[in-house]
Amino acid sequence: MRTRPLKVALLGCGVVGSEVARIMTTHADDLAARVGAPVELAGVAVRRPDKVREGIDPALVTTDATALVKRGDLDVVVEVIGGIEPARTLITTAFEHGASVVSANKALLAQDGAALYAAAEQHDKDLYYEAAVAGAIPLIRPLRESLAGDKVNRVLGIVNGTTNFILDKMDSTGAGYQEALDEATALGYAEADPTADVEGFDAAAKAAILAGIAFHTRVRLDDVHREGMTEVTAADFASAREMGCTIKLLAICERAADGASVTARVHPAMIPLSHPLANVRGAYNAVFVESDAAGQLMFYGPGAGGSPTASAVLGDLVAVCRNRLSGARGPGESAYAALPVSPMGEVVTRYHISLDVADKPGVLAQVATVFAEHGVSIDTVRQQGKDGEASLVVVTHRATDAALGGTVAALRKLDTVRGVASIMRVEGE
Ligand SMILES: NC(=O)c1ccc[n+]([C@@H]2O[C@H](COP(=O)([O-])OP(=O)(O)OC[C@H]3O[C@@H](n4cnc5c(N)ncnc54)[C@H](O)[C@@H]3O)[C@@H](O)[C@H]2O)c1
Ligand SMILES: N[C@@H](CCO)C(=O)O
Ligand code: NA
Repeated sequence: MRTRPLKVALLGCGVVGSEVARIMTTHADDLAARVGAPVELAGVAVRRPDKVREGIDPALVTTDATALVKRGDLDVVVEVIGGIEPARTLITTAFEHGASVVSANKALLAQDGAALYAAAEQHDKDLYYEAAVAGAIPLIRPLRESLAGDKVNRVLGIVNGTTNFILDKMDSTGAGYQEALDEATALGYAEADPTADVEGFDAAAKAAILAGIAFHTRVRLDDVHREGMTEVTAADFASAREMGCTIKLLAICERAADGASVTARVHPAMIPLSHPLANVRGAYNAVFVESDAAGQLMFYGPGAGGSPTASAVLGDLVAVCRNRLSGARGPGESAYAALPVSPMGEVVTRYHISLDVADKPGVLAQVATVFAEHGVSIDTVRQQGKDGEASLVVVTHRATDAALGGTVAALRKLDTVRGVASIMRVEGE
């Protein structure tokens, strides 16, 4: 084994960073044996230097992250600060000063992945980010490396633990959204400001990263259609149950049937109880991958939390350290396919629509005509009447989102349609 250690700087020592430091210290001998050289924590950039950090030598702690990444003797910089700046500048500065980078930063990778890859390439360095999507679950590397010889057609996943916890609670207890969110907050799953999770921003960033790798195409956050899950109601869950489904917030990345384009989206959807994703409970994540040669694969596990996320960071750290020693580099950006990312209107799926209508002769025919006029074929209709009003539940065959949107706009104009109670896509069939 080489005796000269590989030097690692840690940027950020919060939930994930503190666990990375702890595991680096407690597993130092195993890490050294696996890498082939000692892996030394050479500096830790923090915002609050006075905080007591168990197991970290105070002499390593600095508030000057820029000076740390400019040291010039670092092998690897681990970025677990999060957010766009200063993380982006610190990462590019690290490359410029000779270090490879391991990051957990999905927001940054989804927004500026191409520029970061270019900087890594320019300086002949590695950029690894397994922790950025679905925490501990090995997913980036299986897609980027293990499936590099296959053709991925679809990635369908639950990639946000907070929202899965909330939806699971609503499903299993009949609770409303707010009640379930309050419990998620009390248990520490949801952050004080849960916007990024419940509005789907976090999942959309992960969808952009997954689609980019799966389809060898640049997919940015702005390319991902995003709908949060704050409007999902207990009544939606009751409807889902009647169809033998549950509701999940899904990230869906698909290659079009003709292979000429791709789509990426995040929204709540009904999914059959028989689908493996329906049984992903609590704050767990799971991602279903469909490819030409392998068929169907599922990746399952803890998608968040300090220690699970640190597991993914440490796995990357070992890989990058091994590359440093052997003089190799891991895979860079693979965007050669450069497929266009189609807008949501071109997505094809099934829909579950609940309408409040007047309960009188001809209404069902009128509603059915609107679907027909927009080329949307109806699979099933269920009606329940009460005091001259009725609730009409229509489930469609596969249609484009644009056709469904046109149908709903026309339905809203009918005098006999009092309101559109909910529209939910049906996936995973
Ligand atoms: N927590 C998770 O479960 C989880 C899971 C997957 C990925 N991630 C990602 O990991 C990263 C870190 O997340 P976290 O949960 O540890 O966040 P956190 O807020 O607990 O930790 C971030 C730390 O960075 C520090 N920091 C901020 N600016 C700094 C600066 N300029 N210099 C030095 N330190 C600075 C903060 O003080 C804080 O302690 C994020 O990109 C996040 O998206 C987190
Ligand atoms: N807030 C995220 C953390 C992991 O990225 C979640 O709930 O899954
Ligand atoms: Na992961």
